Amino acid sequence: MTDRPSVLLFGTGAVGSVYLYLLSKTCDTTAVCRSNYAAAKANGFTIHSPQIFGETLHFTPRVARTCADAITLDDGSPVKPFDYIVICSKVTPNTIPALIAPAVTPSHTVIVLLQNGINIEAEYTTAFPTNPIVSGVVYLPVTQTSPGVIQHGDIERLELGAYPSSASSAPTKRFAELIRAGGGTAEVWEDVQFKRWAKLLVNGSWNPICALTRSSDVRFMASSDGPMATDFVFAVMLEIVAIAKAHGYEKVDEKVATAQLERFKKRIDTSKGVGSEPSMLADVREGRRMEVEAIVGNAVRAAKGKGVECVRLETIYVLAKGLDEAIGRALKGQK
Ligand SMILES: NC(=O)C1=CN([C@@H]2O[C@H](COP(=O)(O)OP(=O)(O)OC[C@H]3O[C@@H](n4cnc5c(N)ncnc54)[C@H](OP(=O)(O)O)[C@@H]3O)[C@@H](O)[C@H]2O)C=CC1
Ligand SMILES: CC(C)(CO)C(=O)C(=O)O
Repeated sequence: MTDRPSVLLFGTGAVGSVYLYLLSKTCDTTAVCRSNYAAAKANGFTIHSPQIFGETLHFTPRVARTCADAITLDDGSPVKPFDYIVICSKVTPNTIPALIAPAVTPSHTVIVLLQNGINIEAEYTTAFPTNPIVSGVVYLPVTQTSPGVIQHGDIERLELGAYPSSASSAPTKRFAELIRAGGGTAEVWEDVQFKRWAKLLVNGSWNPICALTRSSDVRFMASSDGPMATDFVFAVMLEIVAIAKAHGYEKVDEKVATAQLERFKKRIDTSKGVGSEPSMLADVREGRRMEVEAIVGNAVRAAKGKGVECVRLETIYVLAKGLDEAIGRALKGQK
């Protein structure tokens, strides 16, 4: 046993591997893995981050199949209570609290959500009313190219805040320090939901559009004669602006949407036409379920709750939901 903070990472895929790598510099780390369990157990993780952290980075956390397995050492003795459980799986509503419960110590373990989407936190406060919840907004284009091997692109930014925003910010600040000590950036915000809406401008538009069209961002922009495809993405972003405003996030405005779109337009010049593939496109290509509800469905429901019209986003939701259901059937061997 050591005095280093102990961190359990649930969902050690593309995003999770990078954050666990940063945390491994100062913390005792355990990775909960599913399809990449054997590879991670045998070889640890390798991260290729030529533009940000370095070319070939290798680390070997303790590896477990489930949170229930993670609370016991190989000799059968119990681990010390986890100080942090960091959740980096895809958002699958109403499933994860039960899976992490064996590793959560009431009033102690800080639960950190590093996931996309909006309105994803409430189920954790319901399941763990005495545990601090930290909500995180992740800018980190990453893909797991083979089990335990992660390719990272051109940006790394983490925006953190307590959930609800009225809760103490002390656990968030301590977690941010650990990320910074590992070489990452971590900003602490009084109301991180503003940042979640700003990020949703990207994920609510690009992720399903790229997934539905099987196209990278740059390839989608190039797919129409003239700017029609890019203009469509921006129109979806503006619908999300209207929803955010209706919920009191006035600062999520057209200027923020323009800045988010510009980052993608810049890739037209720098990516040699290939572009970047959002995580939802990676899911479709691999035949995995998509985060339709957390990213698109919750936004549409937030619009309906305030009577905001969002015809494009609603269309995208219905189509992406249909595709996700088809993926679900295919996984069960059905048509
Ligand atoms: N990839 C990206 O560029 C970015 C992603 N995000 C967000 O970050 C979050 C994580 O995305 P990403 O890293 O791409 O996703 P990945 O699919 O790469 O990783 C998620 C991991 O969670 C594992 N997992 C899921 N359920 C379980 C379970 N029950 N037990 C154990 N392991 C489990 C998956 O295992 P298995 O392989 O078996 O499915 C997988 O290894 C999402 O919310 C995403 O939207 C945010 C910014 C950028
Ligand atoms: C668009 C991107 C890469 C931004 O970090 C992302 O959030 C995702 O792929 O889900």
